[in-house]
Amino acid sequence: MKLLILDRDGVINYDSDAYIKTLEEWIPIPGAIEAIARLSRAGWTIAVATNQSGLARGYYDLATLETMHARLRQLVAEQGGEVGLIVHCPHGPDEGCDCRKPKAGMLKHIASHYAVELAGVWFVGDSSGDLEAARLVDCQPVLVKTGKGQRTLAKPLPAGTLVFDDLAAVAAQLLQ
Ligand SMILES: O=P(O)(O)OC[C@@H](O)[C@H]1O[C@@H](OP(=O)(O)O)[C@@H](O)[C@@H](O)[C@@H]1O
Ligand SMILES: [Mg+2]
Ligand SMILES: [Zn+2]
Repeated sequence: MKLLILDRDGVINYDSDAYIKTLEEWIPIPGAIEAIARLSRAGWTIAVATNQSGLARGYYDLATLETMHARLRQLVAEQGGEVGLIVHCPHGPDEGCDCRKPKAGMLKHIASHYAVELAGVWFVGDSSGDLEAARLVDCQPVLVKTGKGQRTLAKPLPAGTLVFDDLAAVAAQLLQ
């Protein structure tokens, strides 16, 4: 199974230090929707693992989050593709959950959903926590320079991290 796991904010859509709190603030990064659709049409299963502590912080509710994910699914479907499982961590940083990145609970959830091993599966993120979560479960850590990627690049990266300009470049590499 060709499985690709994506972080959301800063990879699929623009991120904000003020969080993405409304559907109007959820704006796809140029090329990201097309990249997901191209990969999907080529037989890749695209899953998403996203921290959403804004829920615990009360910045937005689950219904609003779901409208963003419905929009993502709609935009990809309009290009003949499909988005697979989207997993989010609703907890705050102090709740000690097992799903918040840099922990790997969401990646494990995705693996069990599809009954696949995670070793070598590319996990594409923009933050250090994404890369750390990948390493914990032997995924291939992949950093994009969008979102917080440039800040992340300024710090030491986990060994073997692959770096791309954006999700479109990741897709181009995988579809070579
Ligand atoms: O990149 P993903 O995982 O899809 O989502 C990140 C968001 O949940 C938010 O995560 C927050 O981190 P804290 O949760 O406050 O540490 C901040 O980095 C926000 O800027 C960001 O929008
Ligand atoms: Mg992110
Ligand atoms: Zn959690």
